[in-house]
Amino acid sequence: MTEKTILEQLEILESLIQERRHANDPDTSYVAKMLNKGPKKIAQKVGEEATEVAIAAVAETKEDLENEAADLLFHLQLLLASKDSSLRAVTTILSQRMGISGLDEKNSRKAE
Ligand SMILES: N=c1c2ncn([C@@H]3O[C@H](COP(=O)(O)OP(=O)(O)OP(=O)(O)O)[C@@H](O)[C@H]3O)c2ncn1[C@@H]1O[C@H](COP(=O)(O)O)[C@@H](O)[C@H]1O
Repeated sequence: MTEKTILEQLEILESLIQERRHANDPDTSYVAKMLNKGPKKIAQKVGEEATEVAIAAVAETKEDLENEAADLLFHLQLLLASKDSSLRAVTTILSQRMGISGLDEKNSRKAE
């Protein structure tokens, strides 16, 4: 089996989340259960997962960090879906930022 690109893997997950949203039972699907709970609960989970990433980065192994980062990315995708958004919207913003130095952008805001 050929390894998927980062984008392919995230797109597969995004499609899966959309399928579960329309067709699955909250008793048998974690995705359906969380989407049923709504953005507030999912946002809380994203906050928790982000904290777990930060803790793993400073106090745990690289493998722990990668696992927590996977949880965070997954829950971020759930949060975007719960707000009728998607990673596509996020990558569009990232591509518009290409070539703009983060420091220049910050300084231009200070000048306003
Ligand atoms: N990638 C994931 C994925 N990553 C993490 N999780 C779940 O996210 C949940 C929350 O993580 P935690 O470590 O916080 O779990 P917890 O200890 O139960 O925490 P609490 O909920 O009790 O606070 C766990 O139940 C994990 O199993 C995921 N659940 C599903 N997916 C993907 O979504 C697909 C559909 O899942 P279902 O909707 O459940 O069929 C799966 O096939 C996977 O591809």
